[in-house]
Amino acid sequence: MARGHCNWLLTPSAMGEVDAAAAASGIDSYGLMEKAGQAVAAAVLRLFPGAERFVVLCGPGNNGGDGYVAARALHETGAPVALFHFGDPATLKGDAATARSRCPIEGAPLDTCRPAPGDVIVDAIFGAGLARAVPPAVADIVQRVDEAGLPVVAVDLPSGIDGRTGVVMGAAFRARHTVTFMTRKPGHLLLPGRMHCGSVETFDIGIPFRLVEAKGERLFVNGPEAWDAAMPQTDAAAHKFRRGHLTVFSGGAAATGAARLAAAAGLRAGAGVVTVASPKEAVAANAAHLTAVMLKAVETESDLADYLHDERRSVFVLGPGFGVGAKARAFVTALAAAGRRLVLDADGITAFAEDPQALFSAFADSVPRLVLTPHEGEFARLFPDLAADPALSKVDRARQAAARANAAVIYKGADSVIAAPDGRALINGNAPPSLATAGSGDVLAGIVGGLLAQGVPAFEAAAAGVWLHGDAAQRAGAGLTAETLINHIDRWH
Ligand SMILES: NC(=O)C1=CN([C@@H]2O[C@H](COP(=O)(O)OP(=O)(O)OC[C@H]3O[C@@H](n4cnc5c(N)ncnc54)[C@H](OP(=O)(O)O)[C@@H]3O)[C@@H](O)[C@H]2O)[C@@H](O)CC1
Ligand SMILES: [K+]
Repeated sequence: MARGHCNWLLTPSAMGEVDAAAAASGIDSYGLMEKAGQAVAAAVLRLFPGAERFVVLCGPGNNGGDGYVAARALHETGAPVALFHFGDPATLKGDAATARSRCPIEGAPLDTCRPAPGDVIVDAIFGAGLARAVPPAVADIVQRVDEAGLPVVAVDLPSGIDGRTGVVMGAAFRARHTVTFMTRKPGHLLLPGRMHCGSVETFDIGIPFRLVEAKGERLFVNGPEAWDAAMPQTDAAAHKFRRGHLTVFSGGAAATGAARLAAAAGLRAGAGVVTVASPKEAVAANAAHLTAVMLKAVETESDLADYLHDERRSVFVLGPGFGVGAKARAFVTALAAAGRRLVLDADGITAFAEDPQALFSAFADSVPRLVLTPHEGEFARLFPDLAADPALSKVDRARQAAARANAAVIYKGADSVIAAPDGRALINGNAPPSLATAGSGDVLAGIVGGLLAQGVPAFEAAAAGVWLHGDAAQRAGAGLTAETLINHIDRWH
């Protein structure tokens, strides 16, 4: 992974360890708080130069400490500042107590705060240390600020958002802008947290990067840094079979469109040859619509065995429109036994709902050669215990699923998480809402298959596939359909 902070993600507890390591290495911790608070004040002034009053809400920990620094910095510019505290400020400790002692503004209890038009709210109640649902006094001010429609700038995280999971703990501010420090946290990207953050600014308060790196959790924002090195290189002379052969299984005569979308996407993503393998009854329907994509009748297990005699047929997509049942299970088992690489999507995933272990066992033996692409409902069918465990974040779930299945897992959603069996994980952030359209998942499965066909390892193919899918959607614009989406898929090199 590339150096630099911008794609790193740390959970709040890891950030706390970084903080402690910085202090242990001799860095003045109050100096860090001072920089954090100053950065917040600068952002507030930049974004809201016309504010009539800045209302700074300070909590009982270091997030509140940042708030006292910001309040002082705003006050020093001559701006009107009001300060309200949650809890007894006399009990503040350490750096937060220092920050308060240097702040000339007399605060008042939070429940006396009456937001008014023209106010800009600086939310420094809870950040990384939020440990449970917010108390009623905080839920109450969240509601009043929301009702008044006032802009909020959040310090580190909007109070009420769990930085590890992105979950709303009872109630949470909806910020216009969030200033966080050193790295973003998973809660800035995972839903619903992302919806509460507004724009997110990551400010470097001066902790050396080696300390961040030392506490890194192999969790990043999905982007080219994570997979660029594994992508196929352009080679104008490459024979088409050297760019790999992707096969997409079609459903029956009434369900052929999904496979064709996946096949077309695989071709756009750079596979050298793409074949739709179709039941006999659907050959005519497929033939009527395919040009660059080849077509082959593969109906029975024996047909599949014949088809697999050609070793170049190495990568498969099974699921889109395929139907749920014994045939899906038998085909998957045969592909696994033949050492093939597989993107298992949609119906292909649901086919194993009764016996997920059969799927996991079939691919347990080797370097990961299975990519699973479940959305929320499909994930719960394969991993019901993980889906039901409220203590797990979406990242935790995807990681544990990947390890159990020995697969790269794309846990889909507006905040797709991609995980590898070895614990690497990425949160995707480039998917526009327009991607939630019919056939979009088929296109993703095809892109990933197209990358696998070119020899990209499972995790990198999954991650690059998700990113290229989002990138294509951005270029396709708001009115995209699955077909126009395909036309915007770019080969990476
Ligand atoms: N990382 C860095 O490098 C730097 C980090 N900095 C800043 O530090 C922040 C983290 O500070 P933090 O650890 O003190 O946690 P914070 O969010 O202030 O909350 C803890 C307090 O809230 C309380 N509390 C929690 N939940 C509650 C609830 N539901 N209801 C009621 N109370 C609740 C909790 O009480 P307790 O759970 O102990 O009873 C405790 O008193 C971080 O977000 C960033 O802004 C910067 O200064 C620069 C350097
Ligand atoms: K906050």
